[in-house]
Amino acid sequence: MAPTKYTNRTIPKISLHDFPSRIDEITTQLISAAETDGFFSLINHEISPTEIEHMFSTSASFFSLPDDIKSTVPFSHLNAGWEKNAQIRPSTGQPDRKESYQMQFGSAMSGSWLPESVLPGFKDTSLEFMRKAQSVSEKLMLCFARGLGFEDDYFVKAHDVRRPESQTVLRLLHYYAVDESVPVPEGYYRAGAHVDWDFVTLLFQRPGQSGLEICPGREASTSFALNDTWTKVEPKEGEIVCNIGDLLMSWSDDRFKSTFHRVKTPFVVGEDYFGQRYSMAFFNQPCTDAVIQGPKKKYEAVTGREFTQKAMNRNFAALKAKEALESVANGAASGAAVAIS
Ligand SMILES: O=C(O)CCC(=O)C(=O)O
Ligand SMILES: [Fe+2]
Repeated sequence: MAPTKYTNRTIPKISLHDFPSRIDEITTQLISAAETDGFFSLINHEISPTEIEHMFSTSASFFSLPDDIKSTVPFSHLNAGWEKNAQIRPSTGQPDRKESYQMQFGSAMSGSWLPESVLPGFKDTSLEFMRKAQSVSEKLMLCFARGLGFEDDYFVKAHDVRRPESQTVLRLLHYYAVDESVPVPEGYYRAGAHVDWDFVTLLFQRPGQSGLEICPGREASTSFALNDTWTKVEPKEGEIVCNIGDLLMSWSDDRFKSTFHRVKTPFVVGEDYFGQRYSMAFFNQPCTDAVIQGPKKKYEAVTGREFTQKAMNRNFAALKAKEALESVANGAASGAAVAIS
């Protein structure tokens, strides 16, 4: 693996305590973080460490099921369901070595929940956790709306998870343990460098299971920030790490920055974390019929469905281009897989 350059960047820590009386102060802090690094962490956000850990153990109970059960709810074109080693990142051209399961609130989940008898309580626990993550997200949406000069409820309405048009996702992630006694195989990535294509992502990490690294988008000088300077983001109990996605970048006429991030493949014995890693990413996606356009109208208006489709297609096109090059070089076609954000 090529050596990575690191620097310590301070990630702003924003407290949501007494939210109603502190909206303007929090808005100022959020806008400043969004305009610079595109990354910040939240504390005092009303999801307790116990609730987060409970969802992590619920996630572990899902991933510990046999593959032939999980494969009954496969990843669908509606961005829901289970995949294993099938998310190819354009930055690496390789599948992330992980499994993930994506859940949504509405109709996109039909056929993508396991029966109650297989995993009792799983659906209810997950939906309850998702509603809590939604409630935290709505606070951020109010502040971002105010910061951009929209009505307070403008983004909340566009991301209404009670509507069947909702596309918001909770992705449970499980990265496998890596054997530290043998060199990591070439091309093995936990999660290759990428930006998310949602509005804002809430990332839940488990203390002790490190690996997340960021490189603020505006500092990236190479296409996937591969030779740039990265910063490790250590998991801290109760903190939610947030990053701006491409959707909010576009909706703010590029004022707010979406940020490259990745999960490091461990290879430095004694320093990196080699154990299995669980994380959860709550992707705030627009309703399919939401109309997306920034206050300065820098970009043409598009619907939530168009934005999502374009983002998925872009990743897929990058993957196909890479595959075409490789198949010319190898004289053989390589296997296809789903490319998602
Ligand atoms: O697992 C992590 O910490 C990051 C996951 C992530 O960035 C993603 O799934 O988009
Ligand atoms: Fe991500």
